[in-house]
Amino acid sequence: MTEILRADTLRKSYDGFLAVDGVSFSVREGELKALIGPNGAGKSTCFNMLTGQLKPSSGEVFLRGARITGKRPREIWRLGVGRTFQITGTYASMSVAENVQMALISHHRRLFGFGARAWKLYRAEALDLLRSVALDDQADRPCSVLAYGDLKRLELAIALSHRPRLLLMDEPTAGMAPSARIDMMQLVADVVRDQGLSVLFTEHDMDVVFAHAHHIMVLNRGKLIADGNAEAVRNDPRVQEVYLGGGTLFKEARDA
Ligand SMILES: Nc1ncnc2c1ncn2[C@@H]1O[C@H](COP(=O)(O)OP(=O)(O)OP(=O)(O)O)[C@@H](O)[C@H]1O
Repeated sequence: MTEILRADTLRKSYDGFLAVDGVSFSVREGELKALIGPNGAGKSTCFNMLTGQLKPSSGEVFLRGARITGKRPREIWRLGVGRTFQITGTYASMSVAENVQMALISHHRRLFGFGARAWKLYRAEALDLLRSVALDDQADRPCSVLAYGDLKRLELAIALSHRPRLLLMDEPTAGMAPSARIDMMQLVADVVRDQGLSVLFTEHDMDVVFAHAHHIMVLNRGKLIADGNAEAVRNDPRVQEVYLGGGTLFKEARDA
């Protein structure tokens, strides 16, 4: 598989405190990869350096071989790197389809007025995207009445409307019931398979991670201590030591 993203010896220091300490890894095309680690391990700092929200203290980021270190978030987004956040950001007063249409209009950079015509734009494309996240049956409902899990699906559809080649997902299942979490991640895995994009995600629910990630990276105190498949990571003594206090984390984990 071809490499889409490469981080090379990334470091980030906050007033002398090294939050990310020489981290190198790559994400391949069509890969669903998890970045896990205890609170404060440096996951968000890493993500923020990949998407341009934070400038690395040193190190480089490459997208399809081209250096993107220090580029602005919007430039990196335009190059095909999308992101979803823990807190969903949708327009409550608009319908589900209109939310996706807004994103499509922004993606295609169309100027529009808030007349009736605007909502005809990209309706079919929006419905296709909603179908890909199994939300097309709710297309005309206002966002304000959606269940939380459906809002997360909508957020995924909105992120996909920008046609990312790499999507960074910040705890995609946060706030969901355990059964809904597995379903949500299955959906992400289906999208990765069907659309051939790459997803790098952070997640605290180890069942979700071990059930779906093709590869898993473990950060601890700013250092990458493991990067491999589920079995290799689960059996890694350094990983087990990090998660010792919460030993049940791995109890129900299973191979992807
Ligand atoms: N703006 C900042 N200024 C100073 N220290 C920071 C800043 N942002 C993060 N840190 C520190 O850097 C370390 C890594 O934080 P980061 O948020 O990247 O970890 P994380 O793995 O994403 O944690 P969590 O799982 O809790 O979200 C932590 O010790 C945190 O307190």
